[in-house]
Amino acid sequence: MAAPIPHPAPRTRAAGVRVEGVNLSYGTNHVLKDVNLEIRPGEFFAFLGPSGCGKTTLLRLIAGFNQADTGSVIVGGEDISGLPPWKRDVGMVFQSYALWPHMTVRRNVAFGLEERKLPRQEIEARVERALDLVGLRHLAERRPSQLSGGQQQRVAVARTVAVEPKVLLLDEPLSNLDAKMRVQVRRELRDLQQRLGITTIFVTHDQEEANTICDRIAVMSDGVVQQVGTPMELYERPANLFVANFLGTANILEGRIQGQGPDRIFNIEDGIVLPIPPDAVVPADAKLVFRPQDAALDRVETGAVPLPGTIAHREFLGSSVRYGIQIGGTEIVVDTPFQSGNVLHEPGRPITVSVSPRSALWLAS
Ligand SMILES: Nc1ncnc2c1ncn2[C@@H]1O[C@H](COP(=O)(O)OP(=O)(O)OP(=O)(O)O)[C@@H](O)[C@H]1O
Repeated sequence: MAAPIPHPAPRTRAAGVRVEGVNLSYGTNHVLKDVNLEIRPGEFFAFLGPSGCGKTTLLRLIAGFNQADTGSVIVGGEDISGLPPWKRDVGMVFQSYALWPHMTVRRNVAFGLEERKLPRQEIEARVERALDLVGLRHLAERRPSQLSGGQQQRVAVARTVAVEPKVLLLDEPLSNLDAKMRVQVRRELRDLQQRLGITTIFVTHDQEEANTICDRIAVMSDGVVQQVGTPMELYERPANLFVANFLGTANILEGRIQGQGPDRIFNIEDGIVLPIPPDAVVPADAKLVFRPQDAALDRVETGAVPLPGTIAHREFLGSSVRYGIQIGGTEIVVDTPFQSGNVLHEPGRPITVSVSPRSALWLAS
């Protein structure tokens, strides 16, 4: 159970963040390419993408540690692009936590407030409040080396929220924690963010982390924002192959579009052909994409045309069974729910795969 909070939660001034037309290069390396984003006041927002795609560079740009070649950062309606980090009212928690090793937890949390020359009573009240918020008051006299990774992370968060910034930036804050702690601390972070109502931007390369705690996500690749949406929107309606692949497992079938209007077909290989639903919007170089759980085996989904395949292999996953199925020259995966007593399909067996038009995505390369 969460510890009672004796002090009122800090007054928050949730502000929206707008990134407009940002380009940034390191020498000849064009790292951020025309980035435009609108993050709402009070939103928990993630920058998600593979290593090197520019997430940290974008976060540091909002914090004021990087300068853009073009474009602006606007917080709460104010263009802060020209301000140094300490004048931005934006708090950043670094991946390494960057705690002072020789100071106690209490002094670490107080440090930023002392730098701001706040009155002593105000500092004490804010430190107690921040320590209560992260449940660390009982460890206030310890030094960082006497804390677990998760506790250090909470000190880093307490130190940042104590200055009551308009926006909280978190750079892979869970990456130094073991798998079990990560799950616990990410819930704590979400809970804290909800209580504070503070606009928060979270950088991660871990889709599960982003999906479980964030309201919306910007998926990035190679310095470009590929898509912005809620976790479910991105999973169900990815804008392109990169997003489909990055969020969960996606089956991709290549083929050629032939015919016109209602007679359009998707020719996967000789003899393996699907009609394209008349209302489907299909780019010229489209591939057919579907999730492993969105296909039926040896059963025809409404409005679907079954594809002939052969079971290549099978994995028992407990609550489901994952089949690898060869369709022409492509291997796809299909997940079927497992219940005690189910008869499983054997490798080598011919089988039909049916994808309902509702679940089929036609995505450009
Ligand atoms: N200070 C710098 N000087 C030169 N190049 C840099 C600098 N910082 C980052 N880069 C380069 O910019 C690109 C984006 O780096 P960035 O750290 O923003 O990526 P990232 O998505 O946060 O990756 P990771 O998840 O590995 O931290 C990379 O190619 C990186 O090598």
